[in-house]
Amino acid sequence: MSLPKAELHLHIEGTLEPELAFELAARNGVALPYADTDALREAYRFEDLQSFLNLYYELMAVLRTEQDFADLADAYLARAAAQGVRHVEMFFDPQAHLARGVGMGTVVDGLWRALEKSEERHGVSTQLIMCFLRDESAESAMETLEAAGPYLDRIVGIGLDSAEVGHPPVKFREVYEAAAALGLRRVAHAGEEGPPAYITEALDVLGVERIDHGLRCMEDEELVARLVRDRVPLTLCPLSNVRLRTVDTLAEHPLPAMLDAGLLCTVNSDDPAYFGGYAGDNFDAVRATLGLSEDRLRELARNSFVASFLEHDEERRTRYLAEVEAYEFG
Ligand SMILES: Nc1ncnc2[nH]cnc12
Ligand SMILES: [Zn+2]
Repeated sequence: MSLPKAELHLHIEGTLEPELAFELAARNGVALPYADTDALREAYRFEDLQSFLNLYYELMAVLRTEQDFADLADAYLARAAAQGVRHVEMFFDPQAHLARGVGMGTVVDGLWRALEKSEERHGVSTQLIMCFLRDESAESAMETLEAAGPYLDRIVGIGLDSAEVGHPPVKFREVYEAAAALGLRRVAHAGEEGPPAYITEALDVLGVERIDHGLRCMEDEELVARLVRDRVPLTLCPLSNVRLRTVDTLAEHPLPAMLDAGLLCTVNSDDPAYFGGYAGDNFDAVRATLGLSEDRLRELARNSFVASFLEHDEERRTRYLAEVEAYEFG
C-alpha cells in the first residue's frame, strides 16, 4: 500500500535479503552455510525471537565494508519508497558489528553514504537510531555510546533491542542517562516477548519517548490507560509478531483492540527481509486480515508522522500529514 507513512521500527540489518546476502558473501569471500537463496529462505521458520536472532546475527558476517552498509541501506530505501514510506528512523546494531571487528566508522559512514542521497534518490527523509543489545552488558553499552561520540551529529537517538526476557530496562539506566545528557532521543523495545512491567520500567527508568512493540501492554489495564493519557507511541510490527509467534495468527493480532482503546499505534516492518514484508505489506496485511477501515489506516499513517522525531522540521511534518489526508485508497 502506497499510503504515505513514516517507518519508525526498522532494523537495517533485518533488511538483508537472501540475494544481497549471497552477493556480499561472494564479494567479501565469506562462506555461508546455505547452498543457495532457496536453502537460506528455508531457514526463515522461527520458533520465537531467539531463533530469529540466531540467524540475524549469523548473516551479518557478510557485512564488512562501508560499501556493504551503503548497498544494504540503499536497497532498503528503494523498496520502502515504492511502498509509500516518506520518512524512516532507522535502527542499527553497532555491537553486533564491533564484535566482528567492523568498526563504528565503517557502519555509520557506510549507512550515511546511502542516507545522505536518500531524499534526492528515493524521496525518503532519514534519521539514525543506535540500538544497544540488551543481552550484552551495561558496560558494553556504555563503551558503545562512547565509541559513537565522533558520529553523534548523524545519530538522533538510542534504542534497546535483542533478547528481551531476563534483560529488563533497568539494566541500562546509566547509559540512558548519559545519552539523555548528550541530547539523544530515547526509545526501547519493550513488551514484545517481555512482560508489561518492562514497558512501565522503560518509561519510568529510561525515560523513553516511544515504545517499540509494546504489544503486551494489553495485559495491564492501568498501563493502557497511562499510554493513552500520555499519548505514548507504540511501534507495532504485525508480520513480525506472527513470524516470531508472539501472536498465533494475524487474525488474532490485538491492533484493532489497541486502536479502539485509544492507543497511539503505528505499523512498521521490524526486519522485513525475514518476516515477509515491508511497511506497505504490513499495512496491506492488517487491512486484508483485520478488516481495518480506511479511516483506521489513515489514522495509523498520521500517527507515524506524529510519533516521528521531526520536531526540527515541522514544515516537513505538516507536508507529510497533508499527503496522508489527500491519499486516495485504491
Ligand atoms: N524484533 C526484534 N526484537 C528484538 N531485537 C531485534 N533485533 C532485530 N529485530 C528485533
Ligand atoms: Zn525490532
